[in-house]
Amino acid sequence: MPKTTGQKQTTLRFYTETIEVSRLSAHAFFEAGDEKYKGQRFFWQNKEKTLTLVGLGHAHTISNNLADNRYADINSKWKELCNASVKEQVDVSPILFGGFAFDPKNTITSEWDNFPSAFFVVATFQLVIQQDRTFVSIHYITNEEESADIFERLRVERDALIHTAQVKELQTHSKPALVKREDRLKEQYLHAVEDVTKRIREDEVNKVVIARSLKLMFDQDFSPATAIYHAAMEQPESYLFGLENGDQMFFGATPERLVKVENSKAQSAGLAGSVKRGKNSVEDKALGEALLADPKNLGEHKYVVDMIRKVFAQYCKELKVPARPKLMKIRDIQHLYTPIEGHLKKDSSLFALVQALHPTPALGGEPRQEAISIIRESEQMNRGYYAAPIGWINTEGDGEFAVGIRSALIENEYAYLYAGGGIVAESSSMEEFEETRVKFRPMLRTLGGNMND
Ligand SMILES: C=C(O[C@@H]1C=C(C(=O)O)C=C[C@H]1O)C(=O)O
Ligand SMILES: [Mg+2]
Repeated sequence: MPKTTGQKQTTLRFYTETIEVSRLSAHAFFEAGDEKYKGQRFFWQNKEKTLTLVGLGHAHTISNNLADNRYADINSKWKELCNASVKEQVDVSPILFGGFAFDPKNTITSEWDNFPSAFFVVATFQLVIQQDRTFVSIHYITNEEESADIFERLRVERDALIHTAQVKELQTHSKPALVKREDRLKEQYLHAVEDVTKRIREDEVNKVVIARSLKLMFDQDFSPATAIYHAAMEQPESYLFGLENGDQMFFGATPERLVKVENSKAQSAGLAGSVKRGKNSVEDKALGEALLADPKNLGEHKYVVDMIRKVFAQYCKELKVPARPKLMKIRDIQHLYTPIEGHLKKDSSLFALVQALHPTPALGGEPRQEAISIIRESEQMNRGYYAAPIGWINTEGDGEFAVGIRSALIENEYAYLYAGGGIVAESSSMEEFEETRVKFRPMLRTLGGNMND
């Protein structure tokens, strides 16, 4: 894409080079970036563990603070960058990784102030582990003439990072000790749930998801590599993600897919309705069966499936939507789950689906706009990237976004955790509070928070 800056005629160019390496721990590769790339890394692993991505350094960032046009803006800038690609033999597609704020119109000052409404990066060094093969790519994006020197320097650095990762592979990760825990705006939360329940009973809206937050303080800085490592150990059945932004990292172990696109096949899922796991298999089964038949939880779930079905009907053909939900059982909790799939229509795309789907009534509510306004006014906090799309897209337009729940923002010796639940007419504030306690567990266990509460 030719561009004019000042008097100088410059052209954006996107150079890539990929090598295959024998085997490398993704966690160790992330940690190898501690010295030089802290604050500029990402981590992703899908639920099935068939794809792992790590990015070190920013070859390029694409971000915006738009409220209305943020998805299309990222999409068009990514396409522009893809068009600037100087293709040699591209065996691994460059990846754009990032996320969106839950509600760009929320203006409450918070721990999220440095996160733009949309924030995406192309890594300088990109690790991809797929089908038991491990690739490391160098990305070099410039307006200047290609510099063989710079590329050679990047190769030397890549080899050093790989070496450091091999050395670090068996390193243990001890956690700092928790020294303080604060339930933020707890009264506000309980009041919001009661108020929203009343408004739903009065037919103002059908469903609204209300969330709350915890703040933890540790005796030392919590290292991002340690946090991701422990999340992986504690939550093997979930997506794992981490997105650094300076001194902060948003990370989590979420079970919820927003949307995946692969060769025009689009997949989403309704995930809403929750109960804890049982203490033994008999109790666990009984809880699961009760959940499958519980009108309150089936109601929460149905709003989500109906909305995703509607979006898919618009953007896809050949829809597959099961008639009733199944159970998704993860370590601390069981959910009602309905997978939904379709075939993308010609003019639709991953970002178009992300935009149309976010937030589903699993995180926002029904109707959407009313629910978002109620969330903004009654939670009185800023969700930041919690409950919002986080994921990746490649140069072919394939990619996947998860919903950033069961998540935390860590910043030096602090961690901010978030959890919420779908409020419907049958909700009670104490039961919803309990549900959020269960949903905090994955991150509390990962970070070493007090589990007795
Ligand atoms: C909002 C959260 O979870 C969502 C709400 C659920 C519910 O209310 O039953 C279940 C799964 C998620 O879609 C969260 O984990 O913070
Ligand atoms: Mg619920």
